[in-house]
Amino acid sequence: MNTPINADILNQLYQVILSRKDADPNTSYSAKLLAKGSKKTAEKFGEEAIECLIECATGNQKELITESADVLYHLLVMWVSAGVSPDDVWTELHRREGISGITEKAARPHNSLT
Ligand SMILES: N=c1c2ncn([C@@H]3O[C@H](COP(=O)(O)OP(=O)(O)OP(=O)(O)O)[C@@H](O)[C@H]3O)c2ncn1[C@@H]1O[C@H](COP(=O)(O)O)[C@@H](O)[C@H]1O
Repeated sequence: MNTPINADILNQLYQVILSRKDADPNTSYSAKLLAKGSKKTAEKFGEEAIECLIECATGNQKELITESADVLYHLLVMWVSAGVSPDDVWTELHRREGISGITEKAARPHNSLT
């Protein structure tokens, strides 16, 4: 039977990366990155995001998919490094459910001054 593909893969991958915190950097890429600290993991995430946007801007859909997977992996590494859990982010997304970005932006305090 095929394993169903769903967003739970992000929670599972986060747990794998978390388990690599004290792993050997010679055998785990996640351990190698985590050992360099949160500034490096953030930098790596930024690099991958730029590669992703280039593929989108140049219309390379196949590469956009592989670069998107890289971005998500490096986002999770950055969360582990910074002590953020997926549940923290899922909770924030749930809090926003049903609130249009246009409505939210219009309600920001600085908008009432202009
Ligand atoms: N999803 C990924 C994943 N996506 C990308 N990558 C790695 O991310 C790296 C990105 O390549 P780059 O050329 O940008 O980086 P680099 O070679 O380090 O270059 P520099 O930083 O030196 O510039 C490559 O080594 C990829 O293999 C990943 N490495 C691991 N995973 C997952 O994480 C799990 C645990 O991996 P380990 O921690 O290595 O055991 C794996 O089983 C996978 O499920």
